[in-house]
Amino acid sequence: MCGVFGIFNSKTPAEDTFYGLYSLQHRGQEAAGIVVADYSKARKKTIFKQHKGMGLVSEVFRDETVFDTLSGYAAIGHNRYSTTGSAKSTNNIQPFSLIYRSGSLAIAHNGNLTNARKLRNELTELGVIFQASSDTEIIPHLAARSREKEPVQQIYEALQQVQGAYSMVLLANNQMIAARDPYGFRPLALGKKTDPLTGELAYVIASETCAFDIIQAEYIRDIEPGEILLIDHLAVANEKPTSLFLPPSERKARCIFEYVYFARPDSFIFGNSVDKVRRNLGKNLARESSIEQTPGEKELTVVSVPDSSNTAALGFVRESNRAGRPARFEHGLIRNHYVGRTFIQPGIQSRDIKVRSKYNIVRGVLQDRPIILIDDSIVRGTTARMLIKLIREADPKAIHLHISSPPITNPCFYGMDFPTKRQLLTHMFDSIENEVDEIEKIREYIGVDTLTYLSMPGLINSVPSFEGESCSYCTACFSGDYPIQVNEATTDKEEND
Ligand SMILES: O=P(O)(O)OC[C@H]1O[C@H](OP(=O)(O)OP(=O)(O)O)[C@H](O)[C@@H]1O
Ligand SMILES: NC(=O)CC[C@H](N)C(=O)O
Ligand code: SF4
Ligand SMILES: [Mg+2]
Repeated sequence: MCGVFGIFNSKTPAEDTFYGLYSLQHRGQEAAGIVVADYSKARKKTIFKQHKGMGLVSEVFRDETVFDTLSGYAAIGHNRYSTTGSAKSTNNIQPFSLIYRSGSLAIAHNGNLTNARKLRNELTELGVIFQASSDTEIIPHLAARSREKEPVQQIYEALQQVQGAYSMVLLANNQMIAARDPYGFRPLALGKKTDPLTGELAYVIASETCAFDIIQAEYIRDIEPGEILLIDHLAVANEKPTSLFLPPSERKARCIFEYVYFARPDSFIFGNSVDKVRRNLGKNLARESSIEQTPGEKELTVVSVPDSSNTAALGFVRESNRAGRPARFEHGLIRNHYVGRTFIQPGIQSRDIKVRSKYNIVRGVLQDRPIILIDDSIVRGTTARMLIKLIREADPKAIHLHISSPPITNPCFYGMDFPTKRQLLTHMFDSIENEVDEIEKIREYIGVDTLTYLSMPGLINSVPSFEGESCSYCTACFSGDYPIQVNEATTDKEEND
C-alpha cells in the first residue's frame, strides 16, 4: 500500500515529514525514506539531500543527528509496502531521487502500475538503465525522456503513458508536485499549516489526514482523481496551487479495501471519515447476522480482532442493541503493540510468526460462553486459523466468526500485495461452485462454529456515494469487476529482481 507525505515551505521539512511518515506507518513497514529540497547559495540552485533505509520510520531515523544533514524548505517521504519488486532490495526504497536534463527529480509513489512490465521492456530496449526492480522508477524515466521544458509538463506526459494506480508526490527542483491517477484508486489529500510565529504558510500532501493531525496541519481537500497539482513559492504567496488534469477515465475506482482494512480510523480518505464507514460496515454486519442469544445468556459477547476491526465491532454492537438483540463489546484479545500489521508482512514464514506473537487471549472473557468474533477481512487465512486455535484454548462455548467484508476471491493489481489467486484462502476452495458450500468449507478449515461474511450489498451500502458518478469504487478483489483489465499484470512480484 505505502504511505506518501510531502511538505513545501517549512523551516523543518524533514522533521515534519518524519512525523507524517510516523503516523502513516500502518501503510508500509518495509522501508522508509525522506528527500529534502534545500537552496544552495553557493550553487545558486536547489539541491536534494536524502536519508533512506530498511525498516520502520523510527528505526530508519533512529539517529536524530541525521536531521542536521536534512535542512531545507521542502521534503517528500515514503513508507514502503512492496507490490512490485523485492521487499528486501535496498534499491527499491523510496523516494527515488535522480538528476536529469532539467535538474533534480524525486518521487514517492503509492499504488501499482498495471502496464509496468510492458513499459519497462520498452524502455530497456531503448537502452534505459534501471536501478530498482519496482514499477515506480518507470515514471521518472518517462518524464526524463519528455521533450517538454517544465517538469510538471514532463510528468503530465509520463502519466499519460502509465496505467494503474498512483497517488504520488514529487519534488522537481524548487517545486512540489502531487498527482493521482484518473481512477482515484489510492487516497491523497492536500492540507496546509501556518507557522505560529511567522504566519507563513506551508502546503502539505499526505496519503491520509492522520498525517496532518500529527503536525497540526489542516485538511483543505482531496487531490482529485486525474489531478496534477503544482506547488511552488508563487503558489504559497498567492495561496493558490495550480492544477492540470489528465484525461478522465470512464469510471472512478477508489479502493474500497482502504475503508475495510487499510486506512486508520481517525483519517479522512476520499473525503470521508474512515471511522464512520467502518462503523457502517459493523452495523450492516449486525443486520445480516443470524446469531441470537442462547438461553440464559443476557447479552451477546462481541470480541474484535484488534486493531483494524475494533471500529466495525463497535458498529455491530450498537446496531445489535438497537435491533433488540442486546450485545456488549469485550476485550477478549490483547494485541502486542510491538508487532506490526501481519497481513502486509512479506513472506508467509514471517507472517505466521507475527500472528503467533501478536495476540494473547483474555480467558475470563472468552471462557464458557459463545462469542461473536469480528475481523475485517480474511486474505490468506493465516490470522483467522491461528487465532481460532488460540481462542479455543480458553474453551468458549462457540465461536461465531463475522467478517465485515465479503470473501476476497480475486487478486489485486492496484497496490495490495495479493497479486495472484494462489495467495488467497478462497482459492483453496475454488473448485466448489456453490458459494454456500464454499463458505462451509472455509468455516471448517478455519475451525469456527459459524462463519458470516458481509454481503456485497452490505459493503456497498456502507460507503458514501459520489454524485454524478456511475461507479465510484473498486471492488475487484471481492467482485472480480476490474476497473482496468490486466492482461499483462506484473503478477510475479519479483520478476525484475
Ligand atoms: O487472512 P490474513 O492473510 O491473515 O489477513 C487478514 C488479517 O490481516 C489484517 O490484520 P493485520 O494483522 O494485518 O493488521 P491490524 O493489526 O491492523 O489488524 C486483517 O485485519 C486480518 O486480521
Ligand atoms: N504499495 C505500494 O504503494 C507500492 C508502491 C510500489 N509499487 C512499490 O512496490 O514500491
Ligand atoms: S482489488 Fe481490492 S484491494 Fe485492490 S484496489 Fe480494488 S478494492 Fe482495493
Ligand atoms: Mg487485523
